[in-house]
Amino acid sequence: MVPPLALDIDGTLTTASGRIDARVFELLPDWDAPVVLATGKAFPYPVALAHFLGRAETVIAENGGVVHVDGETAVLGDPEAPRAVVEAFRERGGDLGWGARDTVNRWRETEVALSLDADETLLREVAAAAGGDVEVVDTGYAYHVKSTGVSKGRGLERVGDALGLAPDEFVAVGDSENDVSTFAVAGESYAVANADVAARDAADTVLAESYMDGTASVLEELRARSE
Ligand SMILES: O=C(O)COP(=O)(O)O
Ligand SMILES: [Mg+2]
Repeated sequence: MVPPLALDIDGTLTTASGRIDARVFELLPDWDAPVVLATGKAFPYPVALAHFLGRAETVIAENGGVVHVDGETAVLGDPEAPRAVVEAFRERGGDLGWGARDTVNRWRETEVALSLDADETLLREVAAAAGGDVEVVDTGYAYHVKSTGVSKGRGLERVGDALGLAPDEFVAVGDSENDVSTFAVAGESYAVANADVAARDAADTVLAESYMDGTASVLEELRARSE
């Protein structure tokens, strides 16, 4: 039997240019165990991906702020403090960096994401002044202002509970700081070669290959192991 998977999306199931790698559509539809898409992106993105993979919509979105499993959605993060931080950031002249039509935050329920072009120094200063309940996470794709109480790892524990699986039955693959909590609870963890230092340090194994090359190599190895 292949193991259940907890897969990050950006940097892990994508190409270097940010597209979903076509191998995702070959390897995941028939994976014979639960597949959890665990992402910093807003809820509709992983739901859409799961849907078009023909899989159960088992997702962790917004870095653990929203979890959907077994047809039930749990909104776990509190948006109030993150939104207040971003409001204060704006008052001090900060710009989220997405332009006028911001689809990045349009469906975001528990946190706020800023472009990597945003003023990181100002953002971190404002977030630090807000106290310990809010943190800034740099995924390499965006800065996320989120409450410290939620994480992908806690989301995976919740998904595991619903599915009758212990978190350490999952194999996790990821590429950044927001995957560290997943790696901490999964039984086996892999950082793709493009991963940031935090993910590399937290992973059991750092892969030689980047992006979906790395992820595909893990999936092939897991499949071979199960035969
Ligand atoms: O939305 C982001 O910033 C990163 O998304 P990811 O967690 O799927 O890599
Ligand atoms: Mg990622």
